[in-house]
Amino acid sequence: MSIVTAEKQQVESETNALNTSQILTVKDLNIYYGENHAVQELSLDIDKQAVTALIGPSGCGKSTFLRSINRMNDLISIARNTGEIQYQGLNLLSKEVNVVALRKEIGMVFQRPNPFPKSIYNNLTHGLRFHGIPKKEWKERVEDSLKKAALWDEVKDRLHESALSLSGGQQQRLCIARTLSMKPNVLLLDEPASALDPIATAKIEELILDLKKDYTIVIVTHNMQQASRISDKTAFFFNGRLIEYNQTDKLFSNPDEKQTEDYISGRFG
Ligand SMILES: Nc1ncnc2c1ncn2[C@@H]1O[C@H](COP(=O)(O)OP(=O)(O)OP(=O)(O)O)[C@@H](O)[C@H]1O
Repeated sequence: MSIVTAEKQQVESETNALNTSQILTVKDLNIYYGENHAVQELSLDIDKQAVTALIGPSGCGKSTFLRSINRMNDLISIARNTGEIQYQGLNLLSKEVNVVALRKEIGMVFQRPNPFPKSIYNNLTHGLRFHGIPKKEWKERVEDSLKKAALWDEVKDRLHESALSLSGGQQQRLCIARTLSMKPNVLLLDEPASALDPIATAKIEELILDLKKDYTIVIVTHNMQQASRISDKTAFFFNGRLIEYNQTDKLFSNPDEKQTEDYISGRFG
């Protein structure tokens, strides 16, 4: 199932042929909740097979932007948007997008681990069944995604036990595996380690660094040390606006904007 309509296939293949280093191009994006203008005139490019961190104080629009990339804001009745998010020659915000197929290709992992109250194995096969993946592929997909999520060794002998018997960190890696089982291109992570202890957090960070070999990762984090440890580029948001978007090393050591400097040095937020 393609995320684009047949007429768009030609554009898609032409764009792929360009093979640019950017996978997503955001142009003049505005997102509103009723009267609240939560994301304002946002334009930025997201690099392929890299980690992009979104930082900024609470309520600045990070999660709203992240959720717009795979159309999770569609679920919020008062949310509306203008502008474009270009991906493979298609504006992801357009009506032509098959949202179910889009979420398979651009998967999301949330702040709190949210495994289904089912076995570890069935957590992974749930989506495979839903998307009509042939049953003969399931075993391999389950094993492969658990290995990619660095969880296989810990669960291979207990695949039929409840996912709820796993620790919080293991549950979050299972949720990452569940997303990977759909063979996505992009992973959207909304503060994936904020509910975890330092050891589980370190494992998630290690995993993110490993996954960027194969996937594009966009992560919202409140933790500036985490952003500086794992991301290639960082976008700093304030009051719904993108203040600075830079290489992570540069943004944290020698930011271009005074507001960025004030935020990273703890003067506000
Ligand atoms: N479901 C929603 N309905 C209405 N308004 C919302 C909704 N979600 C977010 N908002 C509003 O949009 C603005 C941006 O919120 P958002 O959650 O995107 O910020 P954030 O930077 O991710 O914050 P945090 O770091 O606290 O998660 C805020 O004013 C918030 O109140």
